[in-house]
Amino acid sequence: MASTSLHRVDFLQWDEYFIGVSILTAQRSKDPKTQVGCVIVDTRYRVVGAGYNGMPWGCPDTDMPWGKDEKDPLQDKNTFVCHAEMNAVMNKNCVDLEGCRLYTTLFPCNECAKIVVQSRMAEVIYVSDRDSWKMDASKRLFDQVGITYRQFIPKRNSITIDFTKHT
Ligand SMILES: Nc1ccn([C@H]2C[C@H](O)[C@@H](COP(=O)(O)O)O2)c(=O)n1
Repeated sequence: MASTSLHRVDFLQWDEYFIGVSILTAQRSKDPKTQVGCVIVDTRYRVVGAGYNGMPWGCPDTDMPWGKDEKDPLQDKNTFVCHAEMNAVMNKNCVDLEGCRLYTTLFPCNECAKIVVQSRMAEVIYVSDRDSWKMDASKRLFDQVGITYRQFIPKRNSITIDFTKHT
């Protein structure tokens, strides 16, 4: 028998939605080169944390270095910047993150992987996997504790956010 249901069929799937929120969150970053966004989602599909890469609280973006400097760590952004994943964990609005999924635009580095492991999250879903040795270290940690990870494969190229049109 044919269905009489008239619901929309092109609604966002959960992965599209949470990766979409991660990409939107990345747009808050002041990093001129790489903007990373991350959301943490519990087993009931509730967002329990979100973050993007940025300087620590209270450190004015205008005073901090945003480039890299191999010779002078005090002029290198990586000495200071907080990664999106760390910020998402620090911003959590629940007691613990056990069993949660972490959605991120960039695969977690080894330092963030430690935080994911210690938080007892269950899965990592990522868009890009750029930084190879750090990724290998992260995968080693995830494999050892059974945290699964998979790349988000988009089924559509874009989602439009139009501030001028909404009903
Ligand atoms: N998983 C990651 C990896 C990197 N980040 C941040 C750290 C920096 O702000 C930026 C990477 O800069 P680049 O090496 O491309 O100049 O992304 C992060 O938040 N999460």
